[in-house]
Amino acid sequence: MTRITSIALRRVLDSRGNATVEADVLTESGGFGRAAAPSGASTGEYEAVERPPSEAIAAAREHAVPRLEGLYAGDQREVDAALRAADGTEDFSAIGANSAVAISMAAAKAAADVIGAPLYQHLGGAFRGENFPVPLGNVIGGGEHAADATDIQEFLAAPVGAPSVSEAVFANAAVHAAAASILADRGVPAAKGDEGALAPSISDAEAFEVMAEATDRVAEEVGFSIRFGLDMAGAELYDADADAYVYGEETRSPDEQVEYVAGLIEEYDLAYVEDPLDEDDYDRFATLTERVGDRTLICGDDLFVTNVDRLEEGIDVGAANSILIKPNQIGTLSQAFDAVELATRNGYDSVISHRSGETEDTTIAHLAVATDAPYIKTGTVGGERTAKLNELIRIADGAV
Ligand SMILES: C=C(OP(=O)(O)O)C(=O)O
Ligand SMILES: [Mg+2]
Repeated sequence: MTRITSIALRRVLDSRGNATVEADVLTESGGFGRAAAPSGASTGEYEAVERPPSEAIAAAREHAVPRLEGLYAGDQREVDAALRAADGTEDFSAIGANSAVAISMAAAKAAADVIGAPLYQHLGGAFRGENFPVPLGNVIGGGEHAADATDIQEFLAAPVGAPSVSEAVFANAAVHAAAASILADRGVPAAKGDEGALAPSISDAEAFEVMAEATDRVAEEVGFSIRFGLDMAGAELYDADADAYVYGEETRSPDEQVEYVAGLIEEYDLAYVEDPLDEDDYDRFATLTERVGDRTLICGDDLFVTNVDRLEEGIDVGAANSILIKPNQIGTLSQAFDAVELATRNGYDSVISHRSGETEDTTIAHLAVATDAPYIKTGTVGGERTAKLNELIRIADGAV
């Protein structure tokens, strides 16, 4: 029933106006799945390789599609193994991780369609947990996502006390609105960055003040705890030649960076810090986690790149206590699931994540629910972000 009869690939627009790969998978009983690859701007050095979409499509049509037709979409591992075999490299540099992830996700949707189940149910099975992820919402940002804004890439609202996913989603939107109004009161104009976060030309120190005020204000209104966190995108701040983290005119040595981050966690009671250090600095990740890991999440994004080998290395030395999961960093849903499973077995929290370049695809909302992930990071406002947030609300409402 789920035997794949055809796969169509095309170029569609992403939220930055760039081309990306969309895949349609059709099965012999009429099951249909469609998915599109997201795309990063602050990409990790060890990510699977995204090829220019037209090249990725041509290569996948030649090497992957003939192998996949005739396989069962319901057997996700077989589909994903065929994608890897068709590619033949370790990093999807032949067919492109963008073609691979679009096909992998579209196959899962086609299989779910055949059995008439929502995607999260197909992926998670009958005995998946009943929890919903806490959405981490990008409220103020800069770095690689906006010019002339903060040095730290993302200041994220974390509505950890929200009684439901819907209340959490609305709380993040309220924090975004509160931050916009605080900036307006200060006379600071704020455009938006790639993920819909406010991108004012202010210092990181001022952004901390605005976030503290906005989260406190909204927490008081809604009556539950809202903390905040960061994606520092440390690899982007780190200058290897100078062996220093560069914040505009200011620099910090790697040891000073550890002190700085530990101090911020203490001062602002941060719930979450992603990539506080460079992607090769497992040792200082471990030092920081040892110091503050009992009260905050230290998350590896560029550090782990959703890769079980890199995660294994991190687990061995105690680097971080959570992992960002981006399916396109590794290329298939099966490998993303493997990373979540390894993380969970070792007490690491998974944070299922969007990319800065997104489409209206909602797969990651289903992936978060299917894996019982405690967190999802998928923006706050903007259609390609609310597509996932609204899908979470619908799943919680039993409307999907
Ligand atoms: C979502 C992120 O940005 P990008 O997609 O640009 O890597 C991130 O760094 O976590
Ligand atoms: Mg990141």
